[in-house]
Amino acid sequence: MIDKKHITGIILSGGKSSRMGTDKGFLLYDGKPFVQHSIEALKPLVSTIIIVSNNEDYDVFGYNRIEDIIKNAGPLAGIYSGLKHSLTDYNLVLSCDIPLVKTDLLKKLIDAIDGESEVIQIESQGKNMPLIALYKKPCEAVFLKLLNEGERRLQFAVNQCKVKNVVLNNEDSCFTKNINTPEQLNDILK
Ligand SMILES: Nc1nc2c(ncn2[C@@H]2O[C@H](COP(=O)(O)OP(=O)(O)OP(=O)(O)O)[C@@H](O)[C@H]2O)c(=O)[nH]1
Repeated sequence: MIDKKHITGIILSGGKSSRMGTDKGFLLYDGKPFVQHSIEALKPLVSTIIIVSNNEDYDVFGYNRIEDIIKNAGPLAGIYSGLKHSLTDYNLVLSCDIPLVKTDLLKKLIDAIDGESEVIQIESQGKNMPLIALYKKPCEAVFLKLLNEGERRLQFAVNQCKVKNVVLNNEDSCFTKNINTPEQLNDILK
């Protein structure tokens, strides 16, 4: 497996959280803020963690927080900002709203590195998950060009790169659960 000193963890904690009504990264699951679950899943695999958010409350976690270079442009712009600040060729990108995520799942992305793919994303129950994915640094230039053209769709941008999917079995799919609404939060707290 590639050495962790060559991998940066990038956590996206921006956006509006309009469906949840409150910043998702600070919601509690298993006694810890959601964003802490993303941090802990990444920690064993990366040399540094960057949190991309304009909310300075995230400074409490003690990691390098950077602001979006292009504001209010969604996760594609968040990833672009993270990649621009990254000093490594490989970058593990996670959203802050997947509190069941585990290190072993992310290891599968690293194991899939092949020297050719520019993006390696999880596919869970037939769904691409570009917010649980590994991005190579040169995607930064591709994404900036698209953002400057007004593009906002993350999956569209990913598809402009050489992309490979890591397909999860049904057992592992539960770890990718994305929590966007109060109902989805209640489901995992039951
Ligand atoms: N840095 C950054 N992260 C973002 C931005 N928009 C969304 N995200 C993050 O991307 C992930 C997926 O976000 P979404 O659920 O699609 O959007 P959201 O704005 O958080 O929530 P909704 O308003 O309910 O769609 C989450 O981790 C968000 O924190 C953004 O503009 N900048």
